[in-house]
Amino acid sequence: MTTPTRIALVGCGAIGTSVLELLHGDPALKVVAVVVPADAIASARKAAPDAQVGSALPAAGIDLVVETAGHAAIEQHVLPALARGTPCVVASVGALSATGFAEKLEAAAAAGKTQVQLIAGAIGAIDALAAARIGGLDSVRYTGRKPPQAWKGTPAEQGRDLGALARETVIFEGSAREAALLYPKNANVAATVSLAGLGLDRTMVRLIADPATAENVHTVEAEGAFGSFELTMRNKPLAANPKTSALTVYSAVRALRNRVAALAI
Ligand SMILES: NC(=O)C1=CN([C@@H]2O[C@H](COP(=O)(O)OP(=O)(O)OC[C@H]3O[C@@H](n4cnc5c(N)ncnc54)[C@H](OP(=O)(O)O)[C@@H]3O)[C@@H](O)[C@H]2O)C=CC1
Ligand SMILES: O=C([O-])CC(=O)C(=O)O
Repeated sequence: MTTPTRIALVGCGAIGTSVLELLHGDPALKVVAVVVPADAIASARKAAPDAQVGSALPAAGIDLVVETAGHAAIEQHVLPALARGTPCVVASVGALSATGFAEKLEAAAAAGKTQVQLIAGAIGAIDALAAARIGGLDSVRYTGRKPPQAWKGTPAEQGRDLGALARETVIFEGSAREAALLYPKNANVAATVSLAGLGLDRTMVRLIADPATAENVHTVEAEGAFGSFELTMRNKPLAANPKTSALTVYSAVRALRNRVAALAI
């Protein structure tokens, strides 16, 4: 019997809990540790009764770190893990929008002779976009449309009552860098699209609160030497967090399975 890859899961909220459920009983991937803020340890123990639960990564016995926690967790847990030589899979891609942070992540991975993998998350066609970049891209536009409740607790609330919106409202227009910094829990996709394509400053982003939709709708329009494409994803949100699409969970699990599969797709 092969030994399973020992995973430390950082963050045990809507995505983390679902990842735990999907990996339960997997012979090749075992979550042996869960890292959460101190006040969330008791609930994480219930979600992962067989794992070591704490607010720091174990010093040894981890083959792979998976982040499903939020931007701050990358600085706190992912950077040191990379520097120690542990590969990391990251969901909070928007963290790379902070000036110099992508370089910091790369430097930590290089120092540890390992790799940090950014998941595609709630968006598709990242493979096509990253391939198209090699031939040269002329423009990439991303539009994120979510129900008003998904924008609660964000700058979208400034000067408007989200609950009273009668029609679709553009709450942000600007670069992917600004979007990811202003909406850290809602614009990771903007950062992912830009990192795969034209970069954080040249990728144009529109974010929309739309009372007529119950889905998280992501649209990418790209043009370049390859030709062009338009992609629209109509994602179902997770019941535990309306900001987050269920596809993000499946994308994380796919990334993990591909790391151990003999044939990866
Ligand atoms: N790439 C993509 O397409 C997407 C990426 N995301 C990213 O994934 C993140 C998680 O999403 P989701 O699960 O829905 O969010 P939740 O808020 O449901 O869960 C986040 C969990 O992480 C915990 N947490 C927060 N900070 C830390 C930390 N420093 N160390 C360890 N744990 C921490 C939280 O604990 P507590 O509640 O106690 O604070 C909470 O349990 C989002 O913040 C976003 O950055 C989300 C959607 C799409
Ligand atoms: O899950 C989604 O639909 C997208 C999301 O929150 C993000 O980009 O941060």
